[in-house]
Amino acid sequence: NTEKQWSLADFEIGRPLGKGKFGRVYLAREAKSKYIVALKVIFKEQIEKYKIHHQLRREMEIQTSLRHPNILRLFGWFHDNERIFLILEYAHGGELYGVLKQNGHLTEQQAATYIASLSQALAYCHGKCVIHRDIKPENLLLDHEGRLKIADFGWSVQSSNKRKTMCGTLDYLAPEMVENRDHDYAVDNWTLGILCYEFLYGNPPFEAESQKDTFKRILKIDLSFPLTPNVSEEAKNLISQLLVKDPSKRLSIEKIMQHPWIVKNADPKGVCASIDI
Ligand SMILES: COc1ccc(/C=N/Nc2[nH]nc(C)c2C(=O)Nc2cccc(NC(C)=O)c2)cc1
Repeated sequence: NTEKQWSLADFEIGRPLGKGKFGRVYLAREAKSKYIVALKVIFKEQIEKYKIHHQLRREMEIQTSLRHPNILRLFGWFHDNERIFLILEYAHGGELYGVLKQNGHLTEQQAATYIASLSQALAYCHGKCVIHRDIKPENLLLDHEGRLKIADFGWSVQSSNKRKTMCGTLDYLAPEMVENRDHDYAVDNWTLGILCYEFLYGNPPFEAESQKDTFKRILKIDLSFPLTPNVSEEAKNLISQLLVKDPSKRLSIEKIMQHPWIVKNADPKGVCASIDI
């Protein structure tokens, strides 16, 4: 087995990047190569307590096998008596969620660029029979050039800026998920619609005071477009073709990439020069 056996001694630990339910993420540097990484520390007692062995193993196997410019790399992992350490790609820009909240909403160019990047990453995942990447703005990171990286392991790292719809938010769940029916690739297409709306308006479309009300709004496809900020008809057209109850009627990923709004607004290099990170 050519895999290098890593240990904590191989790394110099830097500042904490954020903390999560299962542990923290630290900036770290591999001692020999000086290569900068993010080290995610998960406490074994938390894994026992929340019974997430299989989820963790499955997510790590998936994440290790994925190689795509818009998916955060998992380079390797190691453990000691009480902790598991994940050696992750470092994305200098941090959570897209922070940028979204800072700016209120994104420009159509930024939103289209990120939807195009997400679509390419999802097309790659679907090609490898990986679905439902549980994509939420907290799980989307930006690298130093503003390139989007899907960073989810199935449990996101709750950043310091507490999100009011913290953990367990229904906002991103497709109807078939909310109704706990079996779901397929099309749930990811639904999520792209949710994210496109949130990028352009600043909040997800079916947000409500209670989870029950969000549940009802999702099942009713209770979608409305505010008058401000001003959003183009093409953008609304794309969102309306994704937030469709029948999974088989949602726009395919290929069709998303060919949609006029994406073709017109997305930066082909996937980086948003205009994003100040
Ligand atoms: C608080 O301000 C921050 C600004 C930028 C960062 C960059 N994080 N970059 C990462 N690269 N690979 C991984 C994994 C991470 C990561 O988990 N970042 C992270 C974790 C928890 C919270 C946050 N918060 C924010 C605001 O980005 C970022 C982290 C924190």
